[in-house]
Amino acid sequence: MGLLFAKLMTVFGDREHKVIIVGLDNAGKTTILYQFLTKEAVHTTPTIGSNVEEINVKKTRFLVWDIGGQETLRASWNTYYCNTEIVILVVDSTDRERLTLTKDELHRMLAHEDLQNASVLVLANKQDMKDSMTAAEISHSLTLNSLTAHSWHVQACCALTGEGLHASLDWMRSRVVAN
Ligand SMILES: Nc1nc2c(ncn2[C@@H]2O[C@H](COP(=O)(O)OP(=O)(O)OP(=O)(O)O)[C@@H](O)[C@H]2O)c(=O)[nH]1
Ligand SMILES: [Mg+2]
Repeated sequence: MGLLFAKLMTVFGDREHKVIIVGLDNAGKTTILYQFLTKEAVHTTPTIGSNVEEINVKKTRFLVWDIGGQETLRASWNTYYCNTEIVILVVDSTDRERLTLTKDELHRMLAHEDLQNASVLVLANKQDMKDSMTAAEISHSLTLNSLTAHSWHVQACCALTGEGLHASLDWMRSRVVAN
């Protein structure tokens, strides 16, 4: 039975792992989703609702939901939480003014019962901009150290070139393979 199961797993692969990408409008969420998928920077318009794509990383399958970040859309983020294993929070590293707002959204979100077992990946995006904050500064401002109930990781990246995104996918895979 064990052998048969192992064989079936090889043929059909592992189950899909649900990921949601959240963050304020203009953070770069949609650009990141399609950089994950196509390894290219695509032209985007503000997302109304969501985009969803399957991303494969060394036979691990992620179903990735990119959710619109405009203020009016944030109230419905919670409709995507059920069964989420990884939350990707994208931050525009040049947007100092709205970092407190991002922090409040993050901590409010993680208090939701459907996200109690989710791991958190913070992407400090737009590192190509010369006035961007570092991953360490963003980590400090978001008080990530206070997240004791969730496994978390912060990664600097640039969605236009894809820099930092390969490492992000590796971390995501390590979370679901370990679980
Ligand atoms: N310079 C720079 N621009 C970026 C980067 N990532 C995204 N952008 C730009 O930022 C803008 C917003 O990107 P989107 O991916 O549409 O942002 P979003 O988070 O999906 O926004 P909403 O759908 O409104 O929530 C676009 O003009 C992107 O080209 C980056 O790493 N560097
Ligand atoms: Mg978008």
